[in-house]
Amino acid sequence: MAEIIIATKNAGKAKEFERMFKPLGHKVKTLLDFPEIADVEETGTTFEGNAILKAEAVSQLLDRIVIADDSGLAIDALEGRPGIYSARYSGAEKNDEANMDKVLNEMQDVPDAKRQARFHCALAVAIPGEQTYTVHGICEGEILREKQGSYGFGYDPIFFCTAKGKAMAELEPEEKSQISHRANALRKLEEDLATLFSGEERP
Ligand SMILES: O=P(O)(O)OP(=O)(O)OP(=O)(O)OC[C@H]1O[C@@H](n2cnc3c(O)ncnc32)[C@H](O)[C@@H]1O
Ligand SMILES: [Mg+2]
Repeated sequence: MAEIIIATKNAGKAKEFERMFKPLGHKVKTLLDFPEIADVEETGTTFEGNAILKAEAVSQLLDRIVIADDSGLAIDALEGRPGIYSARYSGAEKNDEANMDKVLNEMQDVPDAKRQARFHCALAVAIPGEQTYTVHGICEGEILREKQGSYGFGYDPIFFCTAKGKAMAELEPEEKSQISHRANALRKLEEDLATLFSGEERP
């Protein structure tokens, strides 16, 4: 079973990656397993740019293939916000509840017909000595008027997932892992994974 390193400190993402990589025969390690690695500053202007920054920084430190995820919620009525600032929308402390409250507040007067939004996920693959590349996945939906459900993380309770007809936080982890922006991005990497990690088998 190959071991894949994902450059994230987000426990919600970490769990989702573990679940998605398991059937592909890969074990996941994240930065939660490497507490000595400092936060990488997300100074990029796009999801791709930030994913590349995170993947390359950690790949250089560990001299290993590293995948990073930069993701977020883009709301049409808010001109794409919170976008790349999703994690810190309400302040530096990355508080999911406060972030959702801020969005609900800003969306209070937006009519039902204009509440479209989508989650984005950019995955960057940094390979020592090779050019880093990215894939992108999205998941379409609408912003609810109140929080619903308790699964998932981040903005899941206020996001109505069009594909499933439910709040993202009402989906069992297994269901979210089939239709999420993260799953849609990962699907584009699947073919590469077998080749990428064939030389990295661990006992
Ligand atoms: O940078 P890392 O260490 O990976 O962790 P982070 O939480 O800072 O991650 P991002 O910079 O990519 O910001 C992503 C934010 O977007 C939101 N988000 C991303 N994917 C989500 C999902 O599947 N469900 C709900 N919210 C999500 C959530 O608020 C995340 O904190
Ligand atoms: Mg981040």
